[in-house]
This record gives sequence, C-alpha cells and structure tokens, in this order.
Amino acid sequence: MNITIHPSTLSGNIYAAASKSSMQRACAAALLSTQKVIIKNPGHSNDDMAAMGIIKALGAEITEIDKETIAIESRFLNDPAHIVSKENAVNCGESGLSIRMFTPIVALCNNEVVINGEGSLVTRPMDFFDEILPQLGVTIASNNGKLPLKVNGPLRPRAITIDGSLSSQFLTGLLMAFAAAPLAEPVTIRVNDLKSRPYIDLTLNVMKQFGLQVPENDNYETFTFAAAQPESQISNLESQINYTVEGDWSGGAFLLVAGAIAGDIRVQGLQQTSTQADKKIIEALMAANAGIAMDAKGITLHAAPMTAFEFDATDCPDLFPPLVALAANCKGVSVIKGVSRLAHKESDRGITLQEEFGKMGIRVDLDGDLMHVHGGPLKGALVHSRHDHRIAMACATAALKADSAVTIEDAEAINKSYPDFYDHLKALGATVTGGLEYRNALNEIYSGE
Ligand SMILES: O=C(O)C1=C[C@@H](OP(=O)(O)O)[C@@H](O)[C@H](O)C1
Ligand SMILES: C=C(OP(=O)(O)O)C(=O)O
Repeated sequence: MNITIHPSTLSGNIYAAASKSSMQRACAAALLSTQKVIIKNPGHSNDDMAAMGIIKALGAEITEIDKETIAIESRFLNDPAHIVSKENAVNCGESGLSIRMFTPIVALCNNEVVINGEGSLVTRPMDFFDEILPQLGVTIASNNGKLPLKVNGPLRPRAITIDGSLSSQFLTGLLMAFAAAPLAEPVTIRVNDLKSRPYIDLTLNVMKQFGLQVPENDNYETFTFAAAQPESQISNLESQINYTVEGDWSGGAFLLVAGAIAGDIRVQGLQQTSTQADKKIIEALMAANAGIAMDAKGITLHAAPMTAFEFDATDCPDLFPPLVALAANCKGVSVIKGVSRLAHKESDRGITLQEEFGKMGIRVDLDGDLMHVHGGPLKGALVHSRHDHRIAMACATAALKADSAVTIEDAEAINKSYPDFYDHLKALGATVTGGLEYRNALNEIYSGE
C-alpha cells in the first residue's frame, strides 16, 4: 500500500496510542497471574495481537468487556505441566519482544513447544537461547540461532550470567519466568553490559503491579530473587488486578516531532512519570530548541526554528527514526550516538534511515557508533518503509515539511506498533492520500454500504 503525505500545517489535540511495550508485558504478567486481570486501554497493534494470541495458545481466556477494557483469566500456573495449545505451537508474529519474553515462559512447560514468527523476525538473532536455556535445564533446537525454536522444559532457575549488550528483551523474559517458578533458594541473574536499561525498569514495574516476585536490582548488574513458592495451584480468580496500558512514548515521539516541525498541537496521554525509555525525546526536543511546553495534562508543540543537537540514544534505540526526522529539520549537523544498537531491528535502521532520508535530500553519515544528520531542505520523493514501521513513520513525519509530496511504499508497516498513525496525522490536519481511501473503501464493502 502506498501513502502520500503532502506538506501540511498541523493543529489540534491528539491522544497518544497504547504502548505495545506496556501491553505485551501486561499480557505476559496476566498469563502468570492467578487472579483475574482487567486491562484498560489495551493496544491493538500487530505486536499486541501477537502477545494476545500467544497467551491464548497457552490457555488464557481473553474477554472484551467494552472497547476500552479486556479481562484475562489464566490457569497457566495451576497446571504443573502448564497448558499449551493442542498444536504445541505459538506464533510471535513479527514481535521481537514477544519471542524473547515468551520463550523462557513457554520453557516453563514440560513438553515440547515450537515457537515461530514471521517477516523480519525470521532473520533476527535468537542464539542467546541456544546458549542460556540449556543451563536452565531446557532442551532447545533452533535454526542456527534463528526461528523456529523448539523448546522442552521445564525451566529451573539457577544462577547464571548473561550478556545484555545485544538486547534487554532476553532479560525481560528471564525475569518473568524466574518470578513464576518455584525457588528453593535465592537465585541471581548476573548481566554484563546491559543496554536499553529503562525497558528493564518497565518490566520490573509491570511485575510489581501484577504482584509477581520482583528481584533486587543491583545497578543493572545483578537481579536477585528471594526463595519463594509462587502462588501456583491456588487459583484466586475471584480477586482482581487492574492495569492501565500506558500511552506510547515511542510512537508518541513521532507526534511530538511532527508538532515541533509543523505544529501547533497538543499531545495527551503520555505519562511524564513513565519508565519508558523513549520519554527522553523531550530532552532531544529541548536540545534542538523546539517550541515545547509541558503541563500536567499534556505537551504543547509549535513550529519554531531549530538548531542541530547531540543526543545519546544507546538506551532508547527506537528514538533514532523520529530523531532523524527532527534533525532533518534543524539547522546544522546533529550527532546521534548508538548506531550499533540498530543493526538487528525490523531493518538495519542506521542504513535504512541513511538511504530513505537520502532520497528526500537529507545527508546522513554513519561513523562507527555515531550518526551525523545534516539538516534540510527536504524534498518530495518516493521512499520505502523497508517493511519497518518506524522508518515509515519517520519518513511521514519529515514529509510534513518537504517542498512537495512524499509517497511511502509499503506504508502499512506501521501496523506493527501504531496502526492509527496516519489517521492521527490526518486528525491533526495533515493531507494524507492513498491508503486511507483504499481502507475506507474496504470498510464500506465489508459493512455493505
Ligand atoms: O522491551 C521492549 O519493549 C523493547 C526493548 C527494546 O529492544 P532492545 O532491548 O533490543 O534494545 C526496543 O528496541 C524494542 O522496540 C522494545
Ligand atoms: C524493535 C522493535 O520492536 P521488537 O524488537 O519488539 O520487534 C520496535 O518496535 O521498534
């Protein structure tokens, strides 16, 4: 599907979408809960749907209460063998977090389960599990460190040392699985060189809110669980846990940058107390002298002349795409650190940003771990998402200030994290043509109008 974004001025108010990092963790924690879970503001991105599909395959029941609320009841911990779908298979879609978080959880089962996925996930590295799971009593067969994975547990927590430099998502999975397993004695996970640290804060925060055992975190180097017997076997579906999915700072960053280059807009629903890594976008906007003001109810942005900035995105790698859209609209050369964190995302994002922004006349130089982005002018072009949601959103955001329209091929890539993104731009007054008409036409066909 092609979408064309025309140069536009934005105005009005918008609510940020639900965070898939928060929603997917909530699904995992609900699976491991013995209480009924009520989730408000559930997400509906492809990654969220993948997480819901996985917990259903593992026996959880999900009921829609209303458009804004779902209930989850799980008996996963009540069956010592754990309940797995008839096919003994789970599908993680294209979600890196889902496969890396749910694999250790699936390994709690004492039968063989096949874990699969699709799209870019098929090429992303999973060899971490080949090395670590056997140390925890789990048999694993992978396709040379890639999908599919066949695991046969049960996982038994014991002291291990892991490498956290490629991704924090593996640690998130181990923390959840350790919290759900019986522990006869205290157990420590030691982590070398942990990156994306705030994502671990989010994991621990969700575990706490769901009443799971939270380990002691010593400077992100050791995570120690006390000896404990999880509440397994005693289901207490009468009592209830309430969780509200946070607004998404990662997708919201595109809205904030859009406001800074083409606004006057107000973005609501982004909690300033969140532990999400990507709330750091505020610091980058300030460093660029953006027209930004915050109060308890939201963030207001207006277009203002901006200057090149320096920013370290090592621990918030998903900010690279919106930061490049921002830097393209700043006077001078901005420097963003952390390029080495981008190689194994949905695309090799250092290179895809360089190539796609290059088509819009923006020079991006890659120098080891540093990215240099030369500010505008931006020109109209035909670009490609490279099947990466954040590349599509970065190009769409930058396009608001191009000298003519920018057409994005494979624009539906946004469905991975933020299916309403183009609708939100449109609601703010952007002229967006192409895919929306196509989708509206489809809706009319399906509703028989
Ligand atoms: O835990 C999470 O929700 C995520 C962690 C980050 O991955 P890494 O830990 O691999 O950097 C981030 O890039 C990803 O989009 C979501
Ligand atoms: C890399 C991302 O997600 P994941 O690793 O969960 O697929 C992302 O959302 O940009």
